[in-house]
Parts: sequence; C-alpha cells; structure tokens
Amino acid sequence: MAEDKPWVLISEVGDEGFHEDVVDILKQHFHLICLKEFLKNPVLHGPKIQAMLMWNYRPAAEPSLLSCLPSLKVVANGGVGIDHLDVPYINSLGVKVANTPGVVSDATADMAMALLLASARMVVEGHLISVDSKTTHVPQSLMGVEVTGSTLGIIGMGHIGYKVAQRSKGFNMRILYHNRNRRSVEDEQAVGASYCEKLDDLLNESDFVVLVVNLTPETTGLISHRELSLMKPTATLINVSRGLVVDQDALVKALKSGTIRAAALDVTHPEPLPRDHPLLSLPNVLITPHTGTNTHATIRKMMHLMSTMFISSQSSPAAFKGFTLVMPAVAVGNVGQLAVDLLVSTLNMSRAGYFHTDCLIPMAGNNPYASCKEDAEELHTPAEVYTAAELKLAVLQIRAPIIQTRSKKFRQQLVSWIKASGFSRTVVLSSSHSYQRDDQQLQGTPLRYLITPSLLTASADALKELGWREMERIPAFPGVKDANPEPRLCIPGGGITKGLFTDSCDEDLPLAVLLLFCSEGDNIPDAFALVNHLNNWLHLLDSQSQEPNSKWKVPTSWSLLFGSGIPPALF
Ligand SMILES: O=CC(=O)O
Repeated sequence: MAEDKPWVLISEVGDEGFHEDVVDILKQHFHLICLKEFLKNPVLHGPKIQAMLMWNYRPAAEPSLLSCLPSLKVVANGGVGIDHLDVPYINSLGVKVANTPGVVSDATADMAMALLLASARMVVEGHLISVDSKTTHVPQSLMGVEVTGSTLGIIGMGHIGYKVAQRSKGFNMRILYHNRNRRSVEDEQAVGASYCEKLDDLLNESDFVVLVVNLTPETTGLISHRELSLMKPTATLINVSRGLVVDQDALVKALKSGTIRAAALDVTHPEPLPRDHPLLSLPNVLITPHTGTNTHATIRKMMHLMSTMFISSQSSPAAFKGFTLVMPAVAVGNVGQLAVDLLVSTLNMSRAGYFHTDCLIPMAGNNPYASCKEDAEELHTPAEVYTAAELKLAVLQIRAPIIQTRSKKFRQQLVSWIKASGFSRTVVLSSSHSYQRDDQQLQGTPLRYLITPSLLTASADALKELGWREMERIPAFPGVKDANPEPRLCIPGGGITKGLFTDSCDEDLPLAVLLLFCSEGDNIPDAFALVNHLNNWLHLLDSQSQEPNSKWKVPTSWSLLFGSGIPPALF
C-alpha cells in the first residue's frame, strides 16, 4: 500500500528529473511526490514528506521549501558533489544530508578518459567530417596527439582521481598527481603515480591535466591565468569536477591564444552555458553536458543507494519489503560470517548502511571486500547491510562479537528491525560444535535446518526437494524416561541462534536457520559448504560450475585469515 511507504519529494520524472527507467526503484520504497504536485498544496503535503531526493541539483534545498517540510529527515543527493547544499543550515533543521559516493567513481573516471581520448584523437571532429554530406576526402589537418606514453597530471587524487590513474596506467602514461594529502607509497606504486607537492610542477610537466577535485572555497578558480600559463602549449585541460574550479574567462583567453592546446569539459558554469558563450564557438573545446555519471548501471546503483540509505531511520518502515535477509549468527568457527563474506563478494553487493547497535564490541576496519587499495581505505563498522536489489536480497554482515550481557537486547533489536523493514524471510547462517553432537546427530550430513511456523508453509515443498535434515531436539535428561519428556533444542557454540529462532517463533517471524556441525580451525571449507547449501535453496548464483566452490569469489580480506602461518623468523 502506498500509504505504508515514506513520502518523498522529488523534482520530476523525465526531462531534467529522475530518469523514467530507474524511477521504479524509488517507487518500490517510497510514495513519490513531484514538486509541481507538491506546490499545489504544500500545507497538505508538507508534513508527510520525510525525505527529499535531489537529482540535477533539484528540488533546490532552499529555506522557503524546507520550511514547508516539518517532518523532513533526510536530503539525499544523487551524486557525490554536495557543493550546492548548505549542509550546516540543513543540519541545523535536524535534517541529515546524504550523497552517493563510491558508486559514481567508475563512471566518472571513464568519462574523464573518454574526454581525454576524444580530445587527443579529435574523435568528434572526425565524426563530423565522416558524416558531412560534402566530405570528399579526409583532411590531413585532422591530426591528434599521442596519448600512450604521455604525461598525465591528476589534480585531486580521491576516489575518482585514483580510478583515473588506474585507467591511465593501461595507457603507459607517466602519472603525476597533486592532492591535499599525499597517498601511501603502496597506493602510489600500485598505479605508478608520483606526488607533486607543488601544483605548478604538475602543470609544467603534464600533457593532460585532469581536474577531479571537490568544489570548495580553496578550489574555486583553482585554474586561472597563471596556472594556464604554466601549462605546455601542447597540453589539454580536462575537467570532470565542477565548472567553477576553472576561471572560464582565463580559459577562453588561453585557448584562443594557444597558451594550451585544448580543453575537454564535462562541467561548466553555468550549466548549460549561455548559447552565446565564447567557449561554445572555439574549435579546440569539447563540451559534454555534465554526463559523467550517466550510465544506466550507475544511475541504478545511485537509486538503490538513495533508497536504502533510510534503513537506519525508524521512520522508514518496509524499506526491504519482499527482500530475503541473510545474516550470520556469530557462532563456532565464524562459519556464518565467512559464508556471508562469499555472498557479498561474489554478488558484488552494495553497502546500503549500517545496523546501529550498542550490543556488539565496537570496532572499525578496512573494507573487507576491497577490489583495489583505494576501496580498502573505506571505513567499515561491525554490523553492515549490503543489498543486491535485483535479487531482492539483503545481507547483514556482523563482524564483531556480541557483548555477552547484551545478547538478549541484540536479538530484540534485530527482530524489531527485521519486522519494520518488511523482509519476507530471514535466513540465519550458523554452526554448532561438532564434538557436542547428540548420538542421533552423529551420522550423515553435518547440515541441519530450523524453520519457524510462519515460514514453513511457504517453504515446505522446497525443503522436501532439498532433503535437508531438521535439527534434532534432544532429551533434557538423556536416559531418564519420565522426567521432562519434552525434547529441547540445543545448539552448543551457536551464539544467538537458538534465542533468535525462539524469539522469531514467538513473534511469528518467517525465519530459517541453516547450520553446520563443525570444529574451530580453518573453517573456510565449512563456509563454502554452507553457502553452497544456501544457494541450492535460494538460487542466488546459477553458474553450473563443475567445481561447486569455484563459483564463489573469495574476498581480499581472507588473505589475512588462516594458513599464512607464523613467520619462522620469529624463532
Ligand atoms: O557531478 C556528479 C557528482 O557530483 O556525482
């Protein structure tokens, strides 16, 4: 029911607003109201709006609009740059500001390379000649500059800048960079980049200068007359950051006078430029209309991120309506967590947020699923939520032990979050001490399952087909017939498994437990076994590999796990 969903204000669908192809993602989670509709009756609609999703800087988060939204919790910006938002002011209203970093980096870095290559090799000019009805021959003047082996200067070596460097390495470029902070030696070596403490040195030496900085007071007008005059006359300026980083009047002069060879800009100020702006009529300028993140895959990722960033807000029920949640119990051998690692890594799941709790031992660490040094720098917390929206799958990964005295409270928090989020089922991946098995549990497969009555009906056929064994209840007093005849559930080493299962039965929550009997040690084979069982049920990965484990992608962080041994040099 639309009424269940949080009300969210957007500018419009289509034209300059949200792309029609992705708005379905938002509609799954929100009741959308477009600005035009909203403005017909702000008094009626205003109090219902809990979030505002901005696309192409709109709706503008201006005081006049925000004052009509007394229930607003979040202003979420589609994109990484939030220079158009007055964050302290918005925060002062008790409203959070969110953006979508990370997911835009690849597309933006690709765009920087596209502009660099297109400008260097005169791709647009070539195209125009090729399609011109008057063309009879290819003019010799259509002569580009060599990219391979040239020198690239990256200004702003953040997430996107680093990805530009990674791409440029493939072009055998000499890579210089200037950044507020120098990167680690490992980062530099991985892409072969050299740090230029002085911006002037970078400008002097580069054949291509790429701007990838945030717009701040320090970077406004960063490239002006002086900086352009330091560049080589054969050099090209590429801007994928913000138009205001470049003094456009100075750029026009430099391009006209041959101070630099060319410019390729995905961003200008304003956007679009007035139709009579001199940049538009210069032959050595290539301009795209701020489309750095415009790929279907990237905008879908942005939509998913914008949709799920509300999960920690209690005012956004049913954010995961119809999703399956998979989570580990923190149990013997950490088999559940390892299995969840394989899921997140293989399905390339996006981090949607964190589960806020005071029941886990506080900790923070690097991104366990990093695919490059750059990603590894992200800070990760003990309980995080990942999603693969296409599969309607969410995962809660737990990376820290539960504080012993808070186990019950943790279960309560979990159950209420699971209920509020609208998951259609929850699967807990767990394990139990092999050596404490009851006699009847000794034979056959080490896999067991448990299922709550409210999930049983929906899953009975699947379970029958899978042929799994239900976890046996064991007598409270083995050998004593009369006393306490009711056999009980016993999951030694299973952490919160039993409590969570019992709570879920009481709360009518559709939940299943999949567990393996195992021993502490190198539990990687157990993790593979458990995730393969899960996959046999949920069909998350359909690859028909001969070798069942080879379809899973092992996360980088596993290199720190078992098997590396103690360095012999210690003895
Ligand atoms: O311009 C694009 C962004 O800020 O992500």
